[in-house]
Amino acid sequence: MVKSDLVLILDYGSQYTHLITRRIRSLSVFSLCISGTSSLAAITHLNPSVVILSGGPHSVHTPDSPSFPDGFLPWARSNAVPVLGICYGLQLLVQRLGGHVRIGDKQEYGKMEISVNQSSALFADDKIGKRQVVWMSHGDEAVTLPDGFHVVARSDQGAVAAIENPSAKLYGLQYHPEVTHTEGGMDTLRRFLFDVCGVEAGWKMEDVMEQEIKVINDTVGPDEHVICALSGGVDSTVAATLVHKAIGDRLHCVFVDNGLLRYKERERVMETFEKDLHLPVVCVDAVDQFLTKLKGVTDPETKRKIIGKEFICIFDAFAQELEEKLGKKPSYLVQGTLYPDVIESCPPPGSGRTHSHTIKSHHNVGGLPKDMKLKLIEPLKLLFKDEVRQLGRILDVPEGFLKRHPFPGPGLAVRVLGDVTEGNALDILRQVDEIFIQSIKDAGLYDSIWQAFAVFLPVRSVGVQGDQRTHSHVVALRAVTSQDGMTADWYYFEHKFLDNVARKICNGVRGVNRVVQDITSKPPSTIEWE
Ligand SMILES: Nc1ncnc2c1ncn2[C@@H]1O[C@H](COP(=O)(O)OP(=O)(O)OP(=O)(O)O)[C@@H](O)[C@H]1O
Ligand SMILES: O=c1[nH]c(=O)c2[nH+]cn([C@@H]3O[C@H](COP(=O)(O)O)[C@@H](O)[C@H]3O)c2[nH]1
Ligand SMILES: NC(=O)CC[C@H](N)C(=O)O
Ligand SMILES: [Mg+2]
Repeated sequence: MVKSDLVLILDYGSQYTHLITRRIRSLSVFSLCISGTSSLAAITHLNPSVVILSGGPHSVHTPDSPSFPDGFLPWARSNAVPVLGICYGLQLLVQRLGGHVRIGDKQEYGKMEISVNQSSALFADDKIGKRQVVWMSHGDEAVTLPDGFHVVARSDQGAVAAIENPSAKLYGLQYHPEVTHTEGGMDTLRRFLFDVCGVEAGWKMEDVMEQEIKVINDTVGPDEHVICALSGGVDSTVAATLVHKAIGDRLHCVFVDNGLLRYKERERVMETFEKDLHLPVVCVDAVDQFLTKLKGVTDPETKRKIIGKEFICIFDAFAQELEEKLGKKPSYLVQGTLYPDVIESCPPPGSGRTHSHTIKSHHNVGGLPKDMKLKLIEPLKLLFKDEVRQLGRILDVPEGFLKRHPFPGPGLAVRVLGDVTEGNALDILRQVDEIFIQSIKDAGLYDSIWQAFAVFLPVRSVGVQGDQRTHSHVVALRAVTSQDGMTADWYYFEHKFLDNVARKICNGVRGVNRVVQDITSKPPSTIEWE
């Protein structure tokens, strides 16, 4: 385990569970999230110093609503492990300890004011004072508390907002301290962790690096060879640099041109790898292979699965080639998979999200074939993007790489809606995207945007160009701000900028006569269109 106390989150499916993890890590304390119905053995094996029960969409009254295992609370008590329940987590604690939770007369969604009791360690010396604005999202309420508990905050509607039983080290917050709209949320979490639980803050990226290098060396051993799927993006570049530091020339990187890359991307990526990173990389031309398999396919999830499978076929073939050269077949594959990829994709056991929905299968997680032979090494699997960028800086990865906007492995296939092989959609999209991105760079906006790209829509509209009637394509521009890709807001360009870009696109790209902008946030949309 990384050098720091572990705060373990038991996840009951709240949309905000990942935020709890992020907030705690930002306090230099290591935090992980596992399924809220994990076995007692799985929980105790991790040896957490603190356990937090997340919120969730369920109601404690319904049969089969998820809960922690029998024996969890006695274990926590006898090991002096503090437990904090948030929202559904509070309701679970109350119900399992013999209190009563009922369907509330009034629901509380969004901003609410609460009055807190500052003699509680959760709110002691709070600068905000007795009245606090918090973010609520619940319909049930605790009405009778279990023995030993008392109320330490109430909402203006009179509902229980915070409870504690200090001698048993049990705490509960009905609101969400992890969301930024809760003004004192971070302070309450900080006091809970450091003052109430006495947690040590010692989780640093340097430790993560050392820890991961050790894990890689232990896994790979002294003479096995390893393949790394390198995309030119932030994640795989940092992953490759880390593994290269651990095992040196036994790492063999492969960059796949799947025909779904952006304008001149192959040339640009290969050149920068050689010039700036000094990593040995082989480029595999698999354009025909991917596009043949994608012909006629329109369903987004099917596209993603096909792409995931083709990637693995190529990595297998590359391993075979290396066997002929080295006399030994690499048995491991490094991928730059991140925590959000795992959270949003088909949830593998232990990843936590067993009580929430699969949004889309990221090609490198849910899209992987079941019978793949290469074993995975994913050193960034527990990190968020900003943490990966931090790790990259420690590893001296050039800033230019670290600042690149994310680009999904399925590439333009999830940005050409419908059949990607139809007409010259891919070519049109490449030209439009290049104009958009170059304009953003020229305007000095690239670093303030999380991700920007163009989308090819499978519709035609009527235009008039050079006095001629055209019946051509519509493209959409999307630019978003985000911290980790889990939630996002659309970026506000000045009208003049948009006007310029639209003009450049229609003048410069044959086959396009209309440009629209995507102004939806995530949720309700996602960042990519498929
Ligand atoms: N064209 C490619 N060639 C080889 N591997 C790829 C390619 N595209 C994606 N991958 C693999 O899939 C993983 C996930 O892709 P993803 O786009 O999430 O990460 P990334 O490209 O490394 O970083 P970023 O999110 O910044 O683009 C990559 O880390 C890499 O291992
Ligand atoms: O490597 C990847 N493989 C994928 O299959 C994939 N799908 C989405 N993304 C990227 O993830 C972030 C969130 O995207 P969505 O809001 O579209 O789910 C955004 O940054 C997306 O670009 C992917 N990255
Ligand atoms: N956000 C939550 O955890 C909600 C818990 C429960 N479903 C309620 O409505 O009260
Ligand atoms: Mg990428």
